[in-house]
Amino acid sequence: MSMIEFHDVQKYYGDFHALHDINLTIDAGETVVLIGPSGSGKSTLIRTINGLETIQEGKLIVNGQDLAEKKTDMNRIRKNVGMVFQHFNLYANKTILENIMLAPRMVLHRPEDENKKLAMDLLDRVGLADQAPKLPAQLSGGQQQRIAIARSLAMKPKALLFDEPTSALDPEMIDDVLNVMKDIARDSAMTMLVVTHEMGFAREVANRVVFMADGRILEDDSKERFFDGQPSNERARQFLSKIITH
Ligand SMILES: Nc1ncnc2c1ncn2[C@@H]1O[C@H](COP(=O)(O)OP(=O)(O)OP(=O)(O)O)[C@@H](O)[C@H]1O
Repeated sequence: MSMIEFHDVQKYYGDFHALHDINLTIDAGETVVLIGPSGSGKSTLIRTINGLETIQEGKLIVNGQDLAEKKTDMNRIRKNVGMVFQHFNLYANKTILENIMLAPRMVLHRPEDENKKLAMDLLDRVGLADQAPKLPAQLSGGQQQRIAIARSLAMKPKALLFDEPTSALDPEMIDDVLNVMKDIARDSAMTMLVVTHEMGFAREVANRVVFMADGRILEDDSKERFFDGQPSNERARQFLSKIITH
């Protein structure tokens, strides 16, 4: 069953054609890594999936709903499709526990005791149960990102989108975040689309690697073909050799 389907999608920022002829299907339970040079449209693509950016042409179907339809309920999409950003976006004046409990309480009306138990279980899962009463600023960037992931999971989404989740972190914190993401990727019920330059993550848990340049998808391969064979696209090959040697 597919979770996300792009059919001939075009996206413009004014006159600028940011996404060209995007065709991409991500099945439920798949982990797909999206790579490409700066400015290639990775963020734009991922942000169209939960409606943070609109598309101008083509069809985009998420969890069975056509995003172009007027009656499509974006809140329902966002309940099912969580997003983790580069800069965490935690509520600065709320405790870690409150950050995780807030959306399930407001949006899902989850009963308070059940909500707290799930939040504590998720804090435990990301290795930060002892941080529950603190404020975000008291945590390191890597810890804050693990909280942001726990917060997304608290909505029990079907899919999670990650937009360069480790690129704002100090190097020594990256592995802790990637380990949490790998743990989620191994859960076969979760669909993940991850924009990242972390090829170790891709090698370990991705099903597919998609390469973009200039707003187009130039390569869409199984992990095995991408890493062990050679991408057939010349620009994808060049890009891969650069990120792997650096
Ligand atoms: N709100 C906007 N208005 C106009 N142009 C935009 C807007 N957002 C992005 N762009 C342009 O669209 C193109 C794709 O940007 P996008 O952020 O999607 O690329 P990216 O591959 O995610 O890059 P990076 O790896 O640097 O984050 C870029 O040329 C960018 O300047």
